[in-house]
Amino acid sequence: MMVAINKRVSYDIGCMKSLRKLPDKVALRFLDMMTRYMSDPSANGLNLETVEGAKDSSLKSLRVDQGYRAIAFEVGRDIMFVHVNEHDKAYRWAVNRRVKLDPDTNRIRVVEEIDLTVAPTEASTAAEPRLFAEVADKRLLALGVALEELSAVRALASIDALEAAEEDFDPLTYQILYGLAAGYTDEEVYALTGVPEEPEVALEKAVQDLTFDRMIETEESRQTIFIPEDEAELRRVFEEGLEGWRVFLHPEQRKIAYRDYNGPAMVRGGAGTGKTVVAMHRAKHLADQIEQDASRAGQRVLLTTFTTSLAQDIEANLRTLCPAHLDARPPRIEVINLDRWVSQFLKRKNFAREVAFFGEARDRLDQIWREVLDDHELPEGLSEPFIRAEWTQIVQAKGLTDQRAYLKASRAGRGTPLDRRKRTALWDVFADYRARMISAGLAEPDDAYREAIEILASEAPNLPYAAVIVDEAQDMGEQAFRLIRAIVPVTSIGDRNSLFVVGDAHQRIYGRRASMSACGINVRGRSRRLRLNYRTTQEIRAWAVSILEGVSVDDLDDGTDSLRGYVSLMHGVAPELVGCRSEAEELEGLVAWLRALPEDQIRLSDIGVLCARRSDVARVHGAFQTAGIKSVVLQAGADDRSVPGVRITTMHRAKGLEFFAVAIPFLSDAAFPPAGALNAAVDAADREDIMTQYRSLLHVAATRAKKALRVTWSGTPTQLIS
Ligand SMILES: Nc1ncnc2c1ncn2[C@@H]1O[C@H](COP(=O)(O)OP(=O)(O)OP(=O)(O)O)[C@@H](O)[C@H]1O
Repeated sequence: MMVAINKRVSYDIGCMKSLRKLPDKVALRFLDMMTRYMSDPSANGLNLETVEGAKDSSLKSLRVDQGYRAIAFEVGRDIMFVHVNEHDKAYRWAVNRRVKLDPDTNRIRVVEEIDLTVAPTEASTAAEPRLFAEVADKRLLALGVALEELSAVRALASIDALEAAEEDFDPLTYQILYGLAAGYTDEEVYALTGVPEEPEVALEKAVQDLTFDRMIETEESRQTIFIPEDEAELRRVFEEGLEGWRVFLHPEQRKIAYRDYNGPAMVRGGAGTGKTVVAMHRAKHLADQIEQDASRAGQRVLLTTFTTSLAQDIEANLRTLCPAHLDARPPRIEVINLDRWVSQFLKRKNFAREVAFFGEARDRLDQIWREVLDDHELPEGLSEPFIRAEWTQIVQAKGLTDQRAYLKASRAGRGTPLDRRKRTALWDVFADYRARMISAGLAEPDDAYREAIEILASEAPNLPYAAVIVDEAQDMGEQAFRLIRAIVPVTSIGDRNSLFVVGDAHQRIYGRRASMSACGINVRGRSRRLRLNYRTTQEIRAWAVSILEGVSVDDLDDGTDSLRGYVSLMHGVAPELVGCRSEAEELEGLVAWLRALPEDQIRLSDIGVLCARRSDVARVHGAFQTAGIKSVVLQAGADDRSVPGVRITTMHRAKGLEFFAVAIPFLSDAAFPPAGALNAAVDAADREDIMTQYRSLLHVAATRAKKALRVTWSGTPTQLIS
């Protein structure tokens, strides 16, 4: 039958996978047919034919070329491609497959119907152990395994057999089985799959929605089905193999990103759970809304981060997700780290002082501090580092500009108590420092933020921003949150979709902390948590989580967070933990480890060596040069993976990156946390904070590894891992 009218064409994940195994010529020919159909269906009709003997009469075949056929499911206004293969193989594949609407899991599934009268006999006669012998059918079905697949599930002997059969199972069934084989609880399996735990609820809703054209649009179906928006997207995804996070979101991710919120929303989740992915889709969704509404022309979404490198990565990724929003004039999405945004904004407003983010201006501030501290008699028992920390963590962080406010301020979290007399004396020091800083033409970042907030109080309505999306929120301080709120203030028409904040306090590594509600950002009832780690193997994830054991972590607001239900969908080898006799031996071992990694499977640029200090980075670099191993020391800025060489960088810089294999050397008790960091502690509470910060830093470093992690030390290991 020739399909000429404009049908909605979609692609099941199995179709995309099968295409990848075919010669490029065939895949391109298929893409060509599909894009031509999409651009002009009446001129480029699709000739779908019945598949003789297929159990599912809605399965059709399409001639791609002489030797290849595509299999599609056709119903109503929909055509969904499910498989492409050589002629005979395609037909064989199709004969026992069924496309079914599954109200229990709220999705469309492609399952192979196995003849139940044959398979159990085979299973029961086999002597070898069965992987799921202990799991009752009822439990498998409740979790979402398709009934048609039960006998195939029963026949599985080992986890290797399961992995080998991945493509024979419906993707959801595979995920469930994988989770069970990994020992996950039912709750964890539900987190993994996004299947609702309460099937009755799904059922009620589904009964009215039980048509293909509705069911295909559920967040659950969209986890495995790609519905291109336009020809350009179809081309981008197929030509560059860009599916993954751009197309197949976890149902939770899609639910969070593609909806409206009646106020600020927040997304938390452990490392690698796709928070940045969700932030990018959110930006796309909001920019789509702007594009579709002529009255909103000129509006834009600000997507902001703490570090410059993450902003650069996000911009590069958005270029592959929704390039038109970035290229529009003016752009509908702007990506920039918050410090830079503030600098540019203040420059336009002719702010006269230089903002000391780092470098020479910071040195001049240090010099001013030294002069001020020399000129004042300091209250007894308070050290110079303590006074500077008090300035940064209390006065500047909270934006206190007069003595009265400082005398009243809460100092929760600071260990050493200060009575009124001491506070009064300290304020003299602070006031003097501020005066000298101003007359030197300098400002600290917190001053710049405060200045910007003041200007925004009257100017915000003139700015083009319709919404702000914040990534890495755990590293933003109070002034940053106040600024973000000031960019999109609550207006007379409300606070809809204004703010979307993404972060994970387990990964806080810059010592800043703020409660969003204290800064006018109320996310109550609009806070979500992601739990499936897409990046790291289960083994590495578990080790990385163990570093944080016993640490209490906030939820970026006034509550606490946890990593409950945080799971991975990949297995691998356990992290290698290696004690050495000396650092020289550690370096030798590192070189040997690198040389032993399978060169044909791992590119050097996909290996990271992460160190606590810059001096260690230099040492590793030297050792690699001597050994003749090509390496690149990563500084600020994006990591261009087309440049070959093992990446060596600091743990701080590694945030936002990911590698196939990661090595973390120099984790001896004496070296980690570095003595310099601990010596700077002003009291016991501060020391505790520094220890927690280094735990988080190590957690961040470990969670950069996708498949392999090697941790080494010489002598006694750091107490953070023992
Ligand atoms: N739905 C998805 N499908 C495939 N891959 C995904 C999906 N979501 C996320 N990923 C991948 O998982 C990895 C981690 O995602 P992302 O960086 O967004 O996580 P994150 O929570 O921001 O991590 P971190 O907190 O460690 O920075 C990336 O490689 C991303 O492409």
